[in-house]
Amino acid sequence: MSMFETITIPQVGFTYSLPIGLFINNKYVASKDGKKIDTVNPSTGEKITSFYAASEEDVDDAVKAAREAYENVWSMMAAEERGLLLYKLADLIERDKYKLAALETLDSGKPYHSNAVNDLQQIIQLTRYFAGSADKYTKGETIPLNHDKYAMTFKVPYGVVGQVIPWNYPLAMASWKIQGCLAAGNTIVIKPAENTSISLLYMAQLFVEAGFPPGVLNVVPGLGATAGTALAAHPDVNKIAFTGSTQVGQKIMELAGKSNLKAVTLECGGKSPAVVFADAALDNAVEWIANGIYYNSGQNCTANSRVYIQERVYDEFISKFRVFVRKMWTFGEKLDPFDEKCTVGPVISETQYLRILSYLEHGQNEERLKMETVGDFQKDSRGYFLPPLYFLDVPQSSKLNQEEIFGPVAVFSKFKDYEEAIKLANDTMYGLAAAVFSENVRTVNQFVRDIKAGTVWVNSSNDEEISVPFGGFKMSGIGRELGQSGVDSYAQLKAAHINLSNYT
Ligand SMILES: NC(=O)C1=CN([C@@H]2O[C@H](COP(=O)(O)OP(=O)(O)OC[C@H]3O[C@@H](n4cnc5c(N)ncnc54)[C@H](O)[C@@H]3O)[C@@H](O)[C@H]2O)C=CC1
Ligand code: BAL
Repeated sequence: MSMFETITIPQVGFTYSLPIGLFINNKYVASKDGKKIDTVNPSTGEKITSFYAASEEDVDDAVKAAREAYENVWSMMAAEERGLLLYKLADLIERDKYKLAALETLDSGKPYHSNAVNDLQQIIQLTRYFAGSADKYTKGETIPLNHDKYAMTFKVPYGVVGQVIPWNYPLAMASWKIQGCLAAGNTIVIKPAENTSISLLYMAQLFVEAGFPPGVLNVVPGLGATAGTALAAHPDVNKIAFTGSTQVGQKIMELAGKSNLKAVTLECGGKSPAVVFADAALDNAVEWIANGIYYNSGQNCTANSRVYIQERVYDEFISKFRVFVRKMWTFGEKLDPFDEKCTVGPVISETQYLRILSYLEHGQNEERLKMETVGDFQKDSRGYFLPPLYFLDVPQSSKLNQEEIFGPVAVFSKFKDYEEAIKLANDTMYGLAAAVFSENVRTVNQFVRDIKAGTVWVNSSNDEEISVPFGGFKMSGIGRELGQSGVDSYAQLKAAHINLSNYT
């Protein structure tokens, strides 16, 4: 039974021997019950291939492999050596950058030239960043207690870490978690999303080539309710990290608590505001905000999906926005995310496509809101293409201003003054990110202080930096990724009390 299937992507001329098995102990294996999942090309609706789906028993095998590797190999290795393996991995990802990016486009629909290649660039950069942290993050403190007694603190790995990944940035979200976690000295069992598993299965081979010992990284593709639940509930997993919907984040936390009180990092949903004051550089605001909602077809947890514009520049902003979006945000000429001109690819799946359409119908028919599109709906295509869209003059109470749509849909509303703007901006259950546009230093300074969000961009939006911590307030999550936090999140503090005196 072969664990590889040959596939070709004619648009880029790449042929792959694509692994379709679970990746455990550096080998691809079939699932115990033989069940498979089909994966579909979102730009055509056609099946690409099917891969084995992990059962609870398979997840248990993977956890055993990770435990064995942690106790006997990985935790014995010098931090510098772990760093060197990550540097090697970065070189291999760089070598295969275009092949990995093309696989990502095929399976997720993200535009190859304007998006997937960027994801790979970020992954290479963060792999080197975390490689460099491996032998630095461990530094602790010495705390003198009296002349013959002191204490020391150490940062130590958790042990075996479970990770559950979404489909909007399949390799990037996996890499945000894997690389920092390995640098911190843990071993991993990771579950990619069921609709975008093949790029991570393919990339797993690079870990073998780089020299990572068996069991250090294990990949268990499968359904959330089966493999994801098994991982979150596993009694021998010491930490679980998750990116995805708030609803599933809540379930993960419950399972973690009920099983073994494993540590939890959650990166969940968002409904991030962008606030445009009348004194903003409007052309810049328009460009950043369009990018912040239409990049990756709006499938970003930090997408600036709520846009509040000060009333005296509202009409001017909207007319500039319309012109700019028409120029920059397009399907291209072929309804193919490999087309060089494509900046708007399909959304991930039929489920998400229908979910977004239901919001559009609700906004227009139930709430009688005005919707505009830039470009046309593609009724003749079997792919899940949606043009850039926006709703005008949306009241704060609208479902469109409160719920995460996760599609290329902006929601525009007006405000009078700073007090109203900050009240509206903070008025959701989420607190992932926010953007503010103003030329007044006092306004932006006040906004940075008042906004309840883990990230705030001033005169920009959605411009992530891998050296800056990322994570949410309120129901957007718990914990931080990227930056030094991307390693620290995977370490716990140990304190040793050292008594050098001869008495008790
Ligand atoms: N924060 C983010 O980056 C993301 C947010 N979302 C939000 O979630 C909405 C729905 O998308 P879904 O694909 O349904 O997201 P989801 O939260 O169900 O999926 C994310 C990951 O969680 C896993 N999962 C699902 N149920 C699970 C369970 N019971 N236990 C453990 N793992 C489980 C999935 O298999 C996948 O790997 C989107 O419209 C969007 O609003 C979705 C993906 C990413
Ligand atoms: N831009 C990566 C974070 C996210 O959207 O999930």
